[in-house]
Amino acid sequence: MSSGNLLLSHGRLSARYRYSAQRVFSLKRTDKATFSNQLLVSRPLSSHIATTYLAKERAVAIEAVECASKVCQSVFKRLVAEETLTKNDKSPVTVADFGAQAVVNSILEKHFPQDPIVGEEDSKDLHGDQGRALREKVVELVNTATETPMSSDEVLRAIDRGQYAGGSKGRHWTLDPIDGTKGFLRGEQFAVCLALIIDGKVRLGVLGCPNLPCQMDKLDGERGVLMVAVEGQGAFQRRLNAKSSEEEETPIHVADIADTKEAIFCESVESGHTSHGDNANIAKLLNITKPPIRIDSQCKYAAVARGDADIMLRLPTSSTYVEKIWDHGAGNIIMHEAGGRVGDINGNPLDFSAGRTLSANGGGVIAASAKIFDVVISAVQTTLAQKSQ
Ligand SMILES: Nc1ncnc2c1ncn2[C@@H]1O[C@H](COP(=O)(O)O)[C@@H](OP(=O)(O)O)[C@H]1O
Ligand SMILES: [Mg+2]
Ligand SMILES: [Mg+2]
Ligand SMILES: [Mg+2]
Repeated sequence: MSSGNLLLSHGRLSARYRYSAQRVFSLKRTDKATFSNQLLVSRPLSSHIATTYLAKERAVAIEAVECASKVCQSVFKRLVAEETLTKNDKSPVTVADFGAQAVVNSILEKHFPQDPIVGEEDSKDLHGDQGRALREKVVELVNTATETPMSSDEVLRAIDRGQYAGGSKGRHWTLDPIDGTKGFLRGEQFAVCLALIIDGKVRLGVLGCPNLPCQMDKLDGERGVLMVAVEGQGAFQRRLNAKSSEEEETPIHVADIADTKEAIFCESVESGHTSHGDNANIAKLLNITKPPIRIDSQCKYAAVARGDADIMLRLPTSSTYVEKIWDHGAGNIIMHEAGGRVGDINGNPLDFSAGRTLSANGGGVIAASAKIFDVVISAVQTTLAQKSQ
């Protein structure tokens, strides 16, 4: 497989995107002011937990996401990296999807038995004789990760706790056990995404990003990042699966740019999930000269939230696709708490109160630092208006 480096220089900032032999995304951006600011304040998790709003939910969500991330990584090591796959075989990601959803849902059930869950997956493909082979693999996988062994029925039931319809009243979780399934199979970026919605608003989000570099100035250093945000408490990054329970958290913030011509934008790797052409036209209107960085999954939100990139563009590829709440819940609050804004193509905030999808929104998702968000939305509107002429 080919590898290459792309080195970009643009005055105040420099960004370097390196595609290793495995084509795993990593990047470096030197922005002394922003980065040293990020490193200044860090505090142990335990001091954060004691008194704050949603403290228990935060700790449980981190535990669940870390556990599911381990499940996904073990599947990747056993099934994908061992090259036992035929080219279009999607079964490892399927096993990991179901396994991770069962693990997260059973941890949530243990601590918050009353809370319903809107999860991406359901167990219908795992039933009966037809589903036996897959079911057995999933049950085996789940039992490598849980303290108390789970029967086949318990695993199926745990997966199906994710069937809640969502809505505007009360509280529920939303889970994407693997977001960026295509990235997962390529050994690139994917994320385990969990968010808590109360009365239609996301209040807590956790993103487990096993392949994301921990530090943007250490390209070949450690990978595996967990991002967490609670409403009103800021957004933080910590190492994923850290050994110590006293893991230090570092506050994250969007980059402080005033002019979009300095911006780096990011978009999905998959042209079916975002219109690369529309995104490029928007970038032109914003005088952006750097090529986009392409990343799978909600790791895009993570990259913008910690200042590795400035704008996330997800322009619809079809008028019929409706975005799902589990694809944006965790990323949405992490961006907000990091000083960013998120909206649809009209700039309206994402509405998580409409059920399992973002059907109350106008399509697409745009995220950027609050300072430049309105300018980005104007460029989106201009591009879409030109297209419809
Ligand atoms: N036509 C479409 N437009 C936008 N998103 C789509 C899409 N078809 C599938 N998706 C979603 O895009 C997600 C991945 O986004 P990205 O390309 O940014 O990594 C998928 O999540 P899963 O991988 O969890 O299924 C899937 O839900
Ligand atoms: Mg997804
Ligand atoms: Mg998924
Ligand atoms: Mg999917």
